[in-house]
Amino acid sequence: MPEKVLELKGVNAYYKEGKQKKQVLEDVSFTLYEGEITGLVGASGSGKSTLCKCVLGLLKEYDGEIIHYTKSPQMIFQDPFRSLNPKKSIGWILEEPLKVQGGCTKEQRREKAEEMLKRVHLPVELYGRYPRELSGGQRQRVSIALALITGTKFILADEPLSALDVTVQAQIIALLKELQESEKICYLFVSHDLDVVSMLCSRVLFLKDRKVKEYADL
Ligand SMILES: Nc1ncnc2c1ncn2[C@@H]1O[C@H](COP(=O)(O)OP(=O)(O)OP(=O)(O)O)[C@@H](O)[C@H]1O
Repeated sequence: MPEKVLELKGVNAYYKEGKQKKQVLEDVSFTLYEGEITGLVGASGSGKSTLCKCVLGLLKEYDGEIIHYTKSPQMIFQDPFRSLNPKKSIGWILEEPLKVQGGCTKEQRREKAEEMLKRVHLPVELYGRYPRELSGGQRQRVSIALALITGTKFILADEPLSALDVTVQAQIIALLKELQESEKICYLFVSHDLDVVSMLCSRVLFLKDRKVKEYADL
């Protein structure tokens, strides 16, 4: 049986509207496991971002239980150009979380950054380059390397393919699947695109009317 990564039990989430509370999620329960890609779909305004904010600990107005069995997730965003600091080199960007975490020498940080570039199939020469010098697909590979560099096994991906053209999308899908299999990474993959979700995910959480319905074995 695969290890649990995240469990939600009976989660209700709210936003304050003046003196009132507006409920956005109602009795949401599900479990994510290592090495599994789960889609999170639903119409605009159905509560996908709210659910992600709860999981990331950014929204405190909820009740129910959210249990993390591993380190909290790292995010990959829709637009890697905006999520990567344009003033810093790729090497600097990749090493930053290691600096914050501590415990690595300068040489070890560089070695890890270069190893991560190789793991996402980027040439190590990109170490000294800047985000603007990379293609959209290369930038998204850097975002994936950045998410994984501190050893997290849980990635929350918010529409990570929608800014890419179809060929590049297919390459990133192949990379995400490869990492899922080789490193048992667990993804919660937020998307509007049901084709992409059915290609990538084994399970889907469908948000509607504040509730989650789960569809297994796509
Ligand atoms: N900060 C906030 N204060 C009050 N209401 C909010 C806030 N953020 C979101 N909402 C409301 O909560 C509901 C869910 O919004 P949410 O952003 O989670 O939906 P979503 O599924 O992520 O939408 P989209 O696909 O458009 O990003 C919507 O009705 C939205 O208007």
